[in-house]
Amino acid sequence: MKPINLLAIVLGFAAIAIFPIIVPNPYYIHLVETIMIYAILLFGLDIVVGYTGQVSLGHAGLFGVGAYTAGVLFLHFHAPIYVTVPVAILVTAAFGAILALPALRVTGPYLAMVTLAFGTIIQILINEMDWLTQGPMGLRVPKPHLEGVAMSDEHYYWLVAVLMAVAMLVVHRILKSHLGRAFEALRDSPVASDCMGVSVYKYKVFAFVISAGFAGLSGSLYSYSEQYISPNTYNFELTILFLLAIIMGGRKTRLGAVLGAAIIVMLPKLLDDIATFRLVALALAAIVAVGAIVAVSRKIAHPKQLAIPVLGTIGLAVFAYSLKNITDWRLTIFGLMILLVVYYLQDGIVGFVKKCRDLLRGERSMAPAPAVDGRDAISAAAQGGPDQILLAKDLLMQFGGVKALNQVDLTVKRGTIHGLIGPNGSGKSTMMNVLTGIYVPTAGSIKFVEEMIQGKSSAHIALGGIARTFQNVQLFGEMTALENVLVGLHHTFNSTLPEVALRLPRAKREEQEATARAMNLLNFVGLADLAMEEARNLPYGKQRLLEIARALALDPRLLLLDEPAAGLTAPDIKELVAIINKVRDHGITLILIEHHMDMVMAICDTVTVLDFGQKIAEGTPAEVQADEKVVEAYLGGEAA
Ligand SMILES: Nc1ncnc2c1ncn2[C@@H]1O[C@H](COP(=O)(O)OP(=O)(O)OP(=O)(O)O)[C@@H](O)[C@H]1O
Repeated sequence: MKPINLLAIVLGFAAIAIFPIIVPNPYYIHLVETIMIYAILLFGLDIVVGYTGQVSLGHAGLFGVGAYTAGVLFLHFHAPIYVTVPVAILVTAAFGAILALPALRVTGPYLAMVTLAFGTIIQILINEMDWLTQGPMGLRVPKPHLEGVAMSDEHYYWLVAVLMAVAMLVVHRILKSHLGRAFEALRDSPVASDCMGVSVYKYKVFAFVISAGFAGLSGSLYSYSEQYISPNTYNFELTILFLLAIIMGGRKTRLGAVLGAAIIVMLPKLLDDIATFRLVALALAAIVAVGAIVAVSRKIAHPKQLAIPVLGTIGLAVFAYSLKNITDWRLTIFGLMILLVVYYLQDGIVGFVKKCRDLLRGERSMAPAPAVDGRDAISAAAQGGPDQILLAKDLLMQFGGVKALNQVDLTVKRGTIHGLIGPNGSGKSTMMNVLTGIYVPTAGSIKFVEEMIQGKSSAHIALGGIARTFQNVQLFGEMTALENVLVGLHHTFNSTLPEVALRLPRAKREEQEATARAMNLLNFVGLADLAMEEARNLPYGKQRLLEIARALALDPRLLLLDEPAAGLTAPDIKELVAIINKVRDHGITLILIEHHMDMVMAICDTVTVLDFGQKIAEGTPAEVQADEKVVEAYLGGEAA
């Protein structure tokens, strides 16, 4: 972490710590306490929304489960806080698992729908189960007792502040670890994640369960903070407010979560009083106007782009001063402000401020890349095994009436480069997808080394030693080049969640070793200088090389390259050929799909030709080139 960021965090927490002393008003102490409690929930919700890209509409329900677990344990057993809070975390995480396990099996909006139903059911259950929860009457939870004495408001505030700091640190460590990278990768490209051995399903569920645990912690602290809980607090509106807090504060930032929490707690209160609202509206209009003038004068933005936010905020300020009474307008104004943020600050307030800072500095702040230690990036794991490393027999892949693969046999010899060519639509990519478990073949068998892999999951096949690149590059765009390769190295991590949260020696060591290895892999493909650049910002040719480095991180025995030279310039192709030869020299077997015939003929040992899903020829490049069927089906077609 940069010293300036660390200093800001220390100062922030110092300000939080002395707040009750400077402002000894119980109302404001409670307000800041609520912001901190919501922030804990938002740290967790951001893992699901910001990192894995899922939408949960059930976090108010989970918050309620946490609050009621603490409340019920106190009501029925007089359990102390050091029992109620951990139990609330575990119970809420268990609810999260029950929700996520079936809902995340399928893709699409199912999680949103299931969590929406869950939120409603939880409210009904709390209402109906009077024997446990005292139903609509709600229940009282006094401030926790420590050694027989009830905590004062200030002491409880400090306890919440400490727990928020711990929650922030734990979430930060999780997200900067191999677990966080897995969460982010599966959002950017689920198919590539699975093919890197990172099971999308497993990590989506894991993210949701962790997030539920934080909702449990937050809910249990809320029950002591409010000292009275009732079912109607945990409603759909609260869920929407939580989501808005993430969007307004900014995805993928802890500061954004705190800011988001502050907005959803403070904004409704600011809108209660017309004088405060006028002040806020005026300040907002002034900030936006000054910002727009700076942006236009520095040619960062076009006046047209800024017209609506500037006129909108000025309009809001004029409206504020023309209003006599704010009560009837509160919700409308709240809604308008949200719309403005959602439309114009898509990365949230923190994302927007960061962007402005980078633009004003004229460059993006990039951390320095770790050193390349020059050790061989490719492990010896690829060497050895049977002579015929891959044996596919009678492969049939049918899509409705289309037979994309029709009784195809494919034998690949260890240590060779095996070309797979054919006209467009002949079934080459389908073959790749079948070999990597993306498609389950309709019939036929695939033996890889000693294992039959047909029907196995992509993650299983990847971990078994088959890595691949994609015809349409499938990088994790928002992650750096280094992080992309680290996702490929996910299989080298064994540290568990507690080890990551506590930064125990194994977690630290694995991270250091993987980072050094990833840098060597980047160096292997000539990308060490671009290690800290986001993958989406790399030139196309470099993106293809990065995909190869990421695939090599899996320590594959067999590497499948799907049109690696597509869209590359002549010098890039030369570089690519050199890298492919280097990979083969390390004992890794390759299957290469390519339309660049010169390249195929120059580097392949064996070539298989497909046409309309059938194998029409196989042999050395020279044999295949001389084959009449090939000339007719493919080379002839191209010549014509
Ligand atoms: N998921 C799918 N659903 C339906 N049809 C598919 C699917 N995937 C591939 N096909 C069909 O299977 C046939 C083979 O396609 P495939 O993409 O494997 O060809 P290809 O040789 O890789 O072509 P190209 O060189 O253009 O990438 C095509 O007719 C294609 O339309």
